[in-house]
Amino acid sequence: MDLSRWGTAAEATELSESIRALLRDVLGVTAETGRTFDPSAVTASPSRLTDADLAALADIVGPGDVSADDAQRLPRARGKSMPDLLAWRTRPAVDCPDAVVAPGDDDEVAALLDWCTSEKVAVVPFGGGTSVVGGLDPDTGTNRAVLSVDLAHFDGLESIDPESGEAVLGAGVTGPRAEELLAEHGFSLGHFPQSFPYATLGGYAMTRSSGQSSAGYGRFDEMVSGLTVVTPVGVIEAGRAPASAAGPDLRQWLLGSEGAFGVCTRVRVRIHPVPEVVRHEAFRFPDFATGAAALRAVEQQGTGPTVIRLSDETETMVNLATATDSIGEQTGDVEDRAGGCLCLCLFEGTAAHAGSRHAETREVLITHGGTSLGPGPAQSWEHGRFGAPVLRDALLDNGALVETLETATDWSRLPALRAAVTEALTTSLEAFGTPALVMCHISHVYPTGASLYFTVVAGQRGPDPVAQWLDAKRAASEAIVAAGGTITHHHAVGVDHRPYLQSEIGEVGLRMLRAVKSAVDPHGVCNPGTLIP
Ligand SMILES: Cc1cc2nc3c(=O)[nH]c(=O)nc-3n(C[C@H](O)[C@H](O)[C@H](O)COP(=O)(O)OP(=O)(O)OC[C@H]3O[C@@H](n4cnc5c(N)ncnc54)[C@H](O)[C@@H]3O)c2cc1C
Repeated sequence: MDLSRWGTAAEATELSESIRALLRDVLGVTAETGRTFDPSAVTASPSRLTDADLAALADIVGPGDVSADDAQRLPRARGKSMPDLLAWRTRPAVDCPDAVVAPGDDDEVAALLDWCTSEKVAVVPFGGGTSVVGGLDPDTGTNRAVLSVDLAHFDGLESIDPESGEAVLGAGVTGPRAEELLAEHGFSLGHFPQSFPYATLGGYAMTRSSGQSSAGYGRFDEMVSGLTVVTPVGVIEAGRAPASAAGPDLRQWLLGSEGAFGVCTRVRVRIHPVPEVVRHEAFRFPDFATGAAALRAVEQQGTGPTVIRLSDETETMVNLATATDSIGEQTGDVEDRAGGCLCLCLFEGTAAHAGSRHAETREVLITHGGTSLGPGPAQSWEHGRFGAPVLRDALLDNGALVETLETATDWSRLPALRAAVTEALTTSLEAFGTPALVMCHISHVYPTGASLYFTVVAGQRGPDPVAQWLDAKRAASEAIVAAGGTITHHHAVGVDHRPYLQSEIGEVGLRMLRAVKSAVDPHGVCNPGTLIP
C-alpha cells in the first residue's frame, strides 16, 4: 500500500460530480480546502539503534531481514485510520520504528524477544498494517528504541484437516492468500472484513476482527480453534479440543491481545467447503426501527443468512444521491429504490441449504415490513464491497473529513445508542463550523443485540483537521460509554480506545489484564502503548 492512502496510486479514484455536488451543497467543501500529500516533505525520525544493535539483529534473523532504512520504517510507522491518513498530509515529521525485522520461524521470534528484553527495545508486531486504532504506533514505553516485527514470512498453509474442517495458517497470511490456499483444497475461511485485501490472519486474531459474513461464519475469534503466541517468557499454544472445561479458555486471553502479550505466529481455524451457490436479495424498510426489528427476528429465529446488513435513512439517502460510487454502502443502480432503509442479504452453501434459508429469511423480513428489491442491489454491493476505502483518500484530498467508528449493544438499547452517538458527532463537528453527515448501518447481528457502524462525513475546518476529528471521536466515545455500548465491536482498543477500557471492564478487569501482561512480558517490551492503560 502507498504511505498516505488505502491501496495503491493505480487504484486511486476521482470523485464523481454527484459526490462533489453533495460535498459542496451540503458541507460547503471544495478542493481548495483539501490537503494533499507531499512525499518530499516527509522526514523519518532517525533510528536510535546502533550498528552493533543491527548486527545483533542480523545474527538472529539474517542480514536480509533487518533494515533501518526509511523506506522500510516509514510504511510501518502508522496504520490506516483517517487521523493516520491526514497525518501524512499535515504532520510530515514521522515518528518511526527504529528498525524493521522479519523473523522466519518461532525460534527467531523467541530469540528476538530475548534480545529485546535484555537490550530494552520494544516490539510492535506488524501484520497488514491496517489498524485504525493506533495499534502500530511506535511507542517505546520504558525502552530505548522500538522494532517493527513484520510477520511476512509466516505466509503459508501449514496443515489442513478436511475431516475436522480445520487448517493451520501462518499469522502473516493475508485474507486473499488464505482463500487462495484453502481453495486449492476446496475450502474457504469466509472472513471478509472490508480490509480483506491487506489484513492478515494474525491481525484478525489479535484484534478480534469481524467480517461481513459474520452472520453466517461468525466473528474471527469464533473461527479460531487454536493459536500459537511467542511471549518473552516462552511459547503458549492455546486451544486443544473443540470444547474443553480445562479451566478458563486461554484462547480468549490471547485473542484481542494486540501484541501486548507477544507475537502470534500461527492460527488454527475452522474452515468450510467453498459454497456451491451464493443467493442475493435486497429489501427496503420504511424506517430504521422497522428494519432493525426485522433483523432481530431473523437472528432470533435463526433463519441463517450469511450476510445481513441494514443502512439507516441517511446512509440509504446518501447512496441514492451519489449513485454507483456511494460514500457508504455501494449498492449500484437506483431505479428501483425510493428511500427508506436498504437491507442487503446473501446466502451461501449448498443449493438446497442456501435456498431454504433464503426462503425462510425473506418471509420473516417481508412479514416485518420489508419490500423485496430483487437481487440487484445486493449483487452490486458484493461486487464493490472492498472498493469504498479508496474513496476516502479522494474525499480527504477534496477537503472532507471521512471516518468510521463502531460499537455494539443489546437490541433494547440500540436506538438510544444510535441517537446518542449521532448527536455527539453532529454537535462536536458543528462546533467547528461544519455540518456533518452521520450515516449508520447494522452489519453484525447476534440473538441479543447488534453492532452499529457509523460513517461520518464533514468539512475539514481550521489548521488542524486531525484535532477536529479527535474532538468528535472523544464526544462519540463518551456517548458510547454513557449509553452502555462497547467501546469497540471489532476495530480493537489500540491507543485510541485505551482511555475507555477501564469504564468497560472495571478496575478488577484491568488488574487481571495487567497481571497477565507482567507474567508474560515482565519487562514491558511487547507493544507498550497499546491496549492496557
Ligand atoms: C479501510 C478499512 C476497513 C476495515 N474494515 C474492517 C472490518 O470490516 N472488520 C474488522 O474487524 N476490521 C476492519 N478494519 C480494521 C483492521 O483491518 C483490522 O483490525 C485487522 O484485523 C487488522 O489486521 P492487520 O493484519 O492489518 O493488523 P495490523 O494493523 O498490522 O495490526 C493490528 C494490531 O495487531 C497487532 N498484531 C498484528 N499482527 C500480530 C501478530 N501476528 N501477533 C501479535 N500482534 C499482532 C499489531 O501490533 C497491532 O496492534 C478495517 C480497517 C481499514 C483501514
